[in-house]
Amino acid sequence: MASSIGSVSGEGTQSTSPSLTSLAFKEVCRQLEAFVVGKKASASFVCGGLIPIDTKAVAGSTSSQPISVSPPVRICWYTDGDNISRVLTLPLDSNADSKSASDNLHRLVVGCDPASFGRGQEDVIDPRYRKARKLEPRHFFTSFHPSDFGILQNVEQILLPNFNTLSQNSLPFRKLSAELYKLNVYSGPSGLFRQHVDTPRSQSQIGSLVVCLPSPFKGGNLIVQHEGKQVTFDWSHQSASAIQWAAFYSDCEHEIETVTEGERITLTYNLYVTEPVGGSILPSLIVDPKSLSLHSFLKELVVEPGFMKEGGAFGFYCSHAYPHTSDEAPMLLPRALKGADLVLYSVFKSLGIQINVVPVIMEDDYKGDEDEEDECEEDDSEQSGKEQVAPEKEQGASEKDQGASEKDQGVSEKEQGASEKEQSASEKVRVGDKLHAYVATDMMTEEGKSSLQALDWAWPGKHRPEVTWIGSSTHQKMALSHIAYGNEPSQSTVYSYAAMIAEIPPFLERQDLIDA
Ligand SMILES: O=C(O)CCC(=O)C(=O)O
Ligand SMILES: [Fe+2]
Repeated sequence: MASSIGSVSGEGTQSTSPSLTSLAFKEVCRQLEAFVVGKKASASFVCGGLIPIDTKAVAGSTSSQPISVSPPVRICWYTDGDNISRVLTLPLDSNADSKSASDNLHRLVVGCDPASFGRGQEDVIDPRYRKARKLEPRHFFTSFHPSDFGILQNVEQILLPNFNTLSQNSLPFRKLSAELYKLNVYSGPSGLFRQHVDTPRSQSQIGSLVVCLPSPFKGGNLIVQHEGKQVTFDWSHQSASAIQWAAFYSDCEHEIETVTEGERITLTYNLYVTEPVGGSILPSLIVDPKSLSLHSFLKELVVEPGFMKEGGAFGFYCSHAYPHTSDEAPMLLPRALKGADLVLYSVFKSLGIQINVVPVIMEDDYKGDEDEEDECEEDDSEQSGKEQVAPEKEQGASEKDQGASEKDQGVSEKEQGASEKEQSASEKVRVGDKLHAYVATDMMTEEGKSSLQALDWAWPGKHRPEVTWIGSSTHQKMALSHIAYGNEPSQSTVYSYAAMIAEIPPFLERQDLIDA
């Protein structure tokens, strides 16, 4: 984790003209940080809901409106072995021959394959970590679709709100699309999935949706976490009679506690951020950034002549993880910003203040320090080229579902514990000029020179002492690999954080913003 209120150099640019005193400027930074922390605490990272089953309802509603109850859900599947397709209706029909209905459920369970998960670059089956079964979408189809029940609209409102006003379009309208990923069965008495993060299937994946089908079970709580906050979904009580769902951002850790009885049957979907086709589709929820207290706070600052009189900049580390060093990063960000990051970005935009998402590198991590280099070498010794996945430092968090060895991930992430990387206010931050793909270079740094030399050569960025850094950072991605010269030349890797830099114009140039 990097510094809080890293430096107060923003005020330094004002030293020749009336300016906020050093103390007042520190207080401004403290308050701004409190806003950011508050936003992180209140921003949503997960949402969920319930759709009761009406056993008399029939599939195929003619209404264009989302429907609020669901008919029983049909699953039609076949297994490679016998090539026979079968149909199961959930909840099991209490009027039908209960033996044949439960036989059918049993057939579905045994027709599924053991579910794997990604560990490092491998896809593994380890029942101590994940005890579940799965069906691939090519082996089944279902009468259930999340858009029939307005689930995607609900998720959009919470996880992908549009912070636009009619006059200021801070981001193009964004929509969610859902792609069916798997059917999973977690069976009592021991089905579970320990804490993990889903590996995004593509760079535009923003989250996951889990839909729990009506089938009775006990236990099996889904627990979702982000930055110390956690939300628990206990679906057991209504498991027999309702469809229950949860959606969360892809970088949220989550787990399924042990299913002690019954069958917990879920459909999982990957959620992608897209721009709606056709400009006339209005989003269902538009948040006006001007209604947020951070907006008033910043507006009061920019009208203050003594505040950054000659101009300056604030830097904020993103609180969510993004594929910010992937090929698609420039196209994806800021469009795929999540939660508190999205709020911050939109508020600055609505004030007419330029704000950009950029990569940043903490130089102190790499400064000519041979031990540091050795550590990197060790990390990366097995890696070559762009498809590498950095070994994770934290076992629990590193376990990835959906095949963490995904070849499309391209770049890897190294999470840092908060206390692990507390950094001083004087630390040097190298700010990238723009988002760009991970750089793999075979340039050799000279003996005794650190990764900083490779950065000078191959990573477009510079020092920006005028930036006042607010908050702390958590998510790193591989930014650059190079060959470090030594007795044995070896590969070293530099990691970057995603950050947002808000450029505050000089007082005389902010009149337009003030009048707006
Ligand atoms: O079934 C659930 O509640 C979550 C499933 C899950 O985490 C996964 O499939 O990756
Ligand atoms: Fe998962």
